[in-house]
Amino acid sequence: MVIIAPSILSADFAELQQDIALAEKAGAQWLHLDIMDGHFVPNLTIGPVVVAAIRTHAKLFFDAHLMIENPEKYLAAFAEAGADLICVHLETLKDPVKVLRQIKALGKKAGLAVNPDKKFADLQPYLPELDLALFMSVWPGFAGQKFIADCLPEIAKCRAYITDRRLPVDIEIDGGINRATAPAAIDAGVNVLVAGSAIYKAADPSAEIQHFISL
Ligand SMILES: O=C(CO)[C@@H](O)[C@H](O)COP(=O)(O)O
Repeated sequence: MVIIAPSILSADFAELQQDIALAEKAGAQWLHLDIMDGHFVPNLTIGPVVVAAIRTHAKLFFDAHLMIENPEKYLAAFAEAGADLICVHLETLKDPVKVLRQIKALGKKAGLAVNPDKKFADLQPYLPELDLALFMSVWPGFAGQKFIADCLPEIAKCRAYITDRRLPVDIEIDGGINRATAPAAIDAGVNVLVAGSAIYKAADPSAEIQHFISL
């Protein structure tokens, strides 16, 4: 079954509690937290203070996507704030295994994200350390961008690899996911869909969440 992770980047930040409650009530299991530092990506969003504040209002599984440089400095803060999974970008890491093990040592699930120009082979050495592999289908930084399909063959390779070896790793896709693009992502082997503008900019966000859950 597909997991839908609404991305709060497209939510109304003045009504965050309400938009998160909407996702929970519509049946979403995860919430995708877009953490941006203005260095790794050209945008700034939220930090652990906001994550801790929304944690008190939501039971959803918190999927914290750290689009930040030096993520190792902030792992403990996001863990303490209530993230359930902490996903770091391969592009930001000198020693990925060390950082992934630090996340696990904090009692959290560990994810590794790759930008759209990366191949499955770039991520494959780290799969034994991972709970989640995140393939970006846009360049990280902003919601509402056009889906980049180049990641689909890489996702298919990843799905085949983890199925053959029975690795307990989720495959997530993030960027440009909507009613038109989600089926191809699922066909390629994705089981966690992140969607931002397709949900929160829709006339009926709950109906969009329920549509993704039904795929
Ligand atoms: O991390 C990011 C963008 O960097 C995403 O999570 C976007 O927020 C997804 O938004 P849509 O592409 O679905 O509108």
